Amino acid sequence: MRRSMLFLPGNTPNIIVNGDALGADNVILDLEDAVAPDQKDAARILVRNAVKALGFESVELTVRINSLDTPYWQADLDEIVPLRPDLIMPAKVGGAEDVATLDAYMAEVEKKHGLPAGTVKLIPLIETARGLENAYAVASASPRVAAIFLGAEDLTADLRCPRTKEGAEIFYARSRMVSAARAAGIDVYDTPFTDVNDDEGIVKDARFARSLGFSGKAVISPRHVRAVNEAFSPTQKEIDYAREVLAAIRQAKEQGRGAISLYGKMIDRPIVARAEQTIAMAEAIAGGGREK
Ligand SMILES: CC(C)(COP(=O)(O)OP(=O)(O)OC[C@H]1O[C@@H](n2cnc3c(N)ncnc32)[C@H](O)[C@@H]1OP(=O)(O)O)[C@@H](O)C(=O)NCCC(=O)NCCSC(=O)C[C@@](O)(CC(=O)O)C(=O)O
Ligand SMILES: [Mg+2]
Repeated sequence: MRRSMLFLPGNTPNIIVNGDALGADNVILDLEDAVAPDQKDAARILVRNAVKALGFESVELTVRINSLDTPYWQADLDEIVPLRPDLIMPAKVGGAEDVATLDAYMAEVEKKHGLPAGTVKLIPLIETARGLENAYAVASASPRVAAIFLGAEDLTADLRCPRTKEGAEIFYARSRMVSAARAAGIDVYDTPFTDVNDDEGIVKDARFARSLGFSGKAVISPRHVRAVNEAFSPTQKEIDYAREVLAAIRQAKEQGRGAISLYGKMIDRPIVARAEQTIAMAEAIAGGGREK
């Protein structure tokens, strides 16, 4: 269950210390763009010590590392992979060859620390025009890739277009990311909504992202966590309807039928699959469970 992913800037001890108590399903300790260049080493040491001291047991833990075109990414992996975060989020991934470079380096660090190859999973951040064009290649480049993630601030800068709340400029990118991830059989996460004071805007943006098929969404403020969790949780109405679909199709199967109608709407295999996903999500939320 990874509805919301809360960014915690890696060089802010006061923010990191409460990070796992703010209701997000996943926290992202950031060593990249939230950290100024002259703070990279300090942030890496702080994040390493924070993960060792705090453990972050009650949430899923992601660490965002600097991109391959910086001098920092190997030091980031050397310090962080041995701590076994659930996910490493490499910034500005451009293609399958970037995933191969990261995969090989991570396997070396894992071996050095007696960890099986592939222990720490990847969630590549796609936030450049080249990365977007290669989205499926990135998503399917290695079993280590657990999901992909859209970064619209960098992407729109690269596309040379304005970033707007309505998001028309990233409609193609969002759709491309969802289809690439689902074709690769993995999850996909939406870019954060960046106006911390717009309580209506976050609800609208999160609901729209879910309607496109995203698995969840990043947030840059604890004030956005509840809205994103709610947007990515099935409503009671959806749960009740899913239960009716499953009951109706069970009855139809006993009568040897595959397609039926419920309240006049056709019900067949894909609708049943969606109902099963709804129930599974509702049970995961009720259980408070998280894949570790
Ligand atoms: C935006 C702002 C400065 C506003 O601060 P403000 O202080 O004005 O906010 P307030 O609402 O007044 O804070 C109320 C209380 O919450 C506390 N509080 C604030 N933020 C908190 C937080 N994140 N976690 C826990 N606690 C928090 C705060 O300390 C205060 O606590 P207290 O004083 O005790 O009341 C702040 O939120 C912030 O820094 N956010 C994280 C920014 C970040 O990580 N950016 C990088 C990731 S995106 C990116 O890189 C783009 C991307 O890569 C896409 C992608 O990758 O996704 C791409 O290319 O698209
Ligand atoms: Mg970015």
